[in-house]
Amino acid sequence: TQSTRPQRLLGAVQKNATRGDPRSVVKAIDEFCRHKEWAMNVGDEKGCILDSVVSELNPATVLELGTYCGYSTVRIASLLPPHAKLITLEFNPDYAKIACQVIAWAGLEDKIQLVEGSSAEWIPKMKEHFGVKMLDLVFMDHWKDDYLPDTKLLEDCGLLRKGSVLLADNVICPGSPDYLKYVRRSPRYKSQYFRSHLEYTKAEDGLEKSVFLG
Ligand SMILES: CNc1ncnc2c1ncn2[C@@H]1O[C@H](/C=C/CNC(=O)c2cc(-c3ccc(F)cc3)cc(O)c2O)[C@H](F)[C@H]1O
Ligand SMILES: [Mg+2]
Repeated sequence: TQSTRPQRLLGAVQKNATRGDPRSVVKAIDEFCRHKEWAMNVGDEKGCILDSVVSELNPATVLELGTYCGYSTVRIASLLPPHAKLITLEFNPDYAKIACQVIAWAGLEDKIQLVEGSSAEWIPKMKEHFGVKMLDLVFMDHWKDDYLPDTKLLEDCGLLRKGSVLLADNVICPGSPDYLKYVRRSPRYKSQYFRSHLEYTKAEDGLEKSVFLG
C-alpha cells in the first residue's frame, strides 16, 4: 500500500536525525519539506520567531492546538525549562501516530503530553484532567476557522491569566481574518504581528502574538 506524506516525513526523521537530538529532528523535517515534499509545518523561518517567543516567555505550561506531525511540538519542547509541560491536541489518529514517533525520536516524551482528541472536547477538561491551573502559552496551528471559537473557549474556561500569550500561525496564509480582527480590536489583548513567509515558500505569512491583559 502507498505511504502517506506524514509517514514519509517520519521516515526522513528516522533516516537523517539523531535519536534524542531535537534540533536534528527539526532540521531533518525542514530539509525533507524544502527539498522533497512540502508539508504544513510552521517551518524554519517562522520557527525562529516561535523559538524567540518561547525563550523570552520561559513558559511552565504550554498548550498546542494542532500537532500534525509534531514539528512545532518538538521545536517548543526543546526550549522548555526542566519541569515545564507541553500539552498538544491532535484529533486525526493517523497524524497523532506519526507525531508520537517524531516526539519519541527527539527524546521529548517526558515534556510532551500528546492527546488524541479535539480542542472543543479537551480545552474544557484542561484543569480537571491535566491539573492545569493556567496556560502561559497557547500555540495555535489547527483549523484556521477554529482559532476564534477556541480563543473564546480558553477565556470562558478561565485558562488565561494576565500575561498569557496566544501565538497563532498562518494569520495571513491561509489566514484567520475573524481571529485577527478579534485580538487586534479587543481591549483584553495586546497584539503584535511578526511578518514572515509561508513555510518553505516566498509567499507572505506571519505569526500574531497576543498577550492577554486579564
Ligand atoms: C478544531 N479542533 C481541533 N482539535 C484538534 N486537532 C485539530 C483541530 N483542528 C485541526 N486539527 C488538526 O490540526 C492540524 C491542522 C492544521 C491546519 N493547518 C493548515 O491548514 C495550514 C495550511 C497551510 C497552507 C498554506 C498554503 C497552502 F497553499 C496550503 C496550506 C499552512 C499551514 O502552516 C497550516 O497550518 C491537523 F491536520 C488536524 O488534524
Ligand atoms: Mg501552520
